[in-house]
Amino acid sequence: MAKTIPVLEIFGPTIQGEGMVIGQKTMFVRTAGCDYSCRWCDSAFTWDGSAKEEIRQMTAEEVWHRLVELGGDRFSHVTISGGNPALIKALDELISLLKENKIRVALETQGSRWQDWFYDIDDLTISPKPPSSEMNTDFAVLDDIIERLNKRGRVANVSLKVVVFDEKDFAYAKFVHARYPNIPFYLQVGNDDVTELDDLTLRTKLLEKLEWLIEKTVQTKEMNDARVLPQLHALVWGNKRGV
Ligand SMILES: C[S@@+](CC[C@H](N)C(=O)[O-])C[C@H]1O[C@@H](n2cnc3c(N)ncnc32)[C@H](O)[C@@H]1O
Ligand SMILES: Nc1nc2[nH]cc(C(=O)O)c2c(=O)[nH]1
Ligand code: SF4
Ligand SMILES: [Mg+2]
Repeated sequence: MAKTIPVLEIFGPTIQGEGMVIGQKTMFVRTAGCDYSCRWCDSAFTWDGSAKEEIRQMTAEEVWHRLVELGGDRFSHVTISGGNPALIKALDELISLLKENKIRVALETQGSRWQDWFYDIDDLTISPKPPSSEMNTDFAVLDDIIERLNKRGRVANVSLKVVVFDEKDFAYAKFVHARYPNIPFYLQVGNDDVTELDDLTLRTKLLEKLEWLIEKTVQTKEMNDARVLPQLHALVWGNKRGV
């Protein structure tokens, strides 16, 4: 029997709003379930039970079929996010199927679990969580993940992305960047208002925070090689789901 994946939503084509391939046209597959519960998670519906009726157990073939139904021939890139997709061993079949169809594959995870299929991801974003999330990073696990990827020469396919809300988060980001100096490093503006419905209010706040984060970065020598980015999708579409 084919393995199944708990899928919460499939959407696109849209653009990747964050990190190493920001702006890339992509489809999204969002899996259900997370081993974390970040205080400010903008996708809490994947793990807090509020969207549990929407979870579908899907085979890789079914996911592919839905992607083609939505995107036709207007995509060449798929981003897998969650929740934490690294909880799902069975994603190996979907990743293989996407590659057979000449689709580049990106994946977002927090770096709390390893999967052997990490080696097959074209754009792997690892986003360890700063103090404001109220989660604790297990650096033994993160060290192991980065070491395995380094040993296989996957540096060009990996990045670290730390969301920053405040000074303590910025200090954490410095620590992470210094610990893994050869991995491309991104700072991302934190969105404090994940329930704000007024796009103009949200945009203004996010741009003010972006200015603050840029100013911190330019003043900090340890961040000479860092890249600062907003969540582009939040600036364009606000807190809407499925964009
Ligand atoms: C929803 S998470 C899913 C993937 C994985 N669990 C993770 O956290 O990396 C996708 C990305 O959104 C970021 N994110 C979540 N909530 C956010 C918020 N309120 N503001 C800015 N980024 C946020 C996460 O840090 C992560 O980089
Ligand atoms: N456009 C867009 N870009 C994104 N980058 C990361 C996302 C995520 O929720 O993982 C995301 C998302 O939900 N939408
Ligand atoms: S690790 Fe990612 S999906 Fe899980 S709670 Fe944190 S931000 Fe949300
Ligand atoms: Mg998101």
